[in-house]
Amino acid sequence: MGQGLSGFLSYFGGGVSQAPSLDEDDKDIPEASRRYKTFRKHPELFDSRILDSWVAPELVEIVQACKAGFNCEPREICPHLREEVAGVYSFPCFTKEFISCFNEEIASFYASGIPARRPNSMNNYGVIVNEIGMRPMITEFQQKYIWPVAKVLFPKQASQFDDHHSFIVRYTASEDLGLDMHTDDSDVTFNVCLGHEFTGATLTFCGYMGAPDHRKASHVYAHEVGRAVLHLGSRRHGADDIASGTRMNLIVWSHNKAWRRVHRLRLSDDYEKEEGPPDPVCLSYTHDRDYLAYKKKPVGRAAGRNRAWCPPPGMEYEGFGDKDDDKDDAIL
Ligand SMILES: O=C(O)CCC(=O)C(=O)O
Ligand SMILES: [Fe+2]
Repeated sequence: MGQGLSGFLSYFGGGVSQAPSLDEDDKDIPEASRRYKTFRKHPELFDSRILDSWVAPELVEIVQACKAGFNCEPREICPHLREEVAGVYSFPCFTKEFISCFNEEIASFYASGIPARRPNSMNNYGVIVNEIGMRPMITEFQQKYIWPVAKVLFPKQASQFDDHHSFIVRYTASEDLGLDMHTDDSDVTFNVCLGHEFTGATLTFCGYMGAPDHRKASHVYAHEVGRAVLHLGSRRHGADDIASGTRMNLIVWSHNKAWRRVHRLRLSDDYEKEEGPPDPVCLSYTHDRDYLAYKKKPVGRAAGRNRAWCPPPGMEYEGFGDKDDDKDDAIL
């Protein structure tokens, strides 16, 4: 062992050696961005500026309070910042003006027919917005709005942000329904809902990667249009199936290169034994060795359990029993 988790903690990519770095996925492929230029509807989305009229006044207040030196007690920062559960925070983020501009732009990108790489292997309809030319605008938003807040809430992981991987996800009843449990290849994840109308499609949180309660349920967050949620990338989470309508979210994975160089969890030293059997809602079909001991194979899910690694050998809870991965007809 002794292998860093970077390869397989992310659901992104196919396996250890395929997990992309930001350098690969965003910067070196300007093709979609170059081709999309003539289709742009809102050129201001491709500038390195954030218009005041885009940002919810509540977020401006939160940022001011964070800069004024309040500590990480959300109540002391500002009433607009809500602690959903320890380590998961939400706040009003974008105005209707931004949302309608952004959504029109994404619709225009889809209509252009320009091929886009998908943000991850489990998402067939998202778009990496950095690749279509929005990186400068997102960088500005990250530095001016996400970072000051994240730095107060997650001082170590957000001591600096020097890169980001930014993308949209989209779910509808006839396309992708949701997203399997996973952790993000980010230090801090920002996730804002940009519409449209939908029911279901909540976001379920479990514990931190490698902690004894990694696969214990901790919170169900109901997305609201315009509201953002902020959490560490190492927090296990998954998007519950949408029941009706369409949900689209913009997600920014912020990276702190210095922090991750030193602190990335290593299987051999930092991982702790699980405290007990997982809560079924926290199970990941893609990543968990014992998934089929508790749940049936999800309907319509392509095979793809060859990366199942959790819990790592030696870290299993009492009573753990590996099930045959090929068996689809398990209990529950
Ligand atoms: O759909 C969501 O709200 C979360 C998606 C997500 O966790 C991801 O794309 O990493
Ligand atoms: Fe995620």
